[in-house]
Amino acid sequence: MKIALIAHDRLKPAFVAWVKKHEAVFALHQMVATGTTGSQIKAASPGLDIQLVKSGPLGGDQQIGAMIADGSVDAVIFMADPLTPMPHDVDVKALVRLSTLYNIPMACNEATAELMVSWLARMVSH
Ligand SMILES: O=C(CO)COP(=O)(O)O
Repeated sequence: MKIALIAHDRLKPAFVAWVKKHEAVFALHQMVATGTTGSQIKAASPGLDIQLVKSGPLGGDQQIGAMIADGSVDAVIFMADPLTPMPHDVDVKALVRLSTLYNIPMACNEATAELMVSWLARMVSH
């Protein structure tokens, strides 16, 4: 499975720690992440296989959206900040829209991400 990992700035520290907590599960899969999120996860969990795209505000959300459209991303974990205005809000909305359109699992908070990681633990990477 290829999982997209994205977090907005205010939520990054908790998300990086959360991924590290579940490192054994993520090690079974491939990941793609927006630039800053992915760099911070790699620094905390250097063993994980993470492809980096551009930073979200610079087109990274759109790059991941294109991967969803071409079928190369299987699930998305997106810790989107509900309390901070974003200059690239349209890109954030597009990512949610494409995940919905292509019917792939998308977790937007930790409660749902926990459910997703339980599912990922049962999957074998391909
Ligand atoms: O802005 C983002 C998603 O909308 C995340 O991008 P970064 O991981 O590059 O900060």
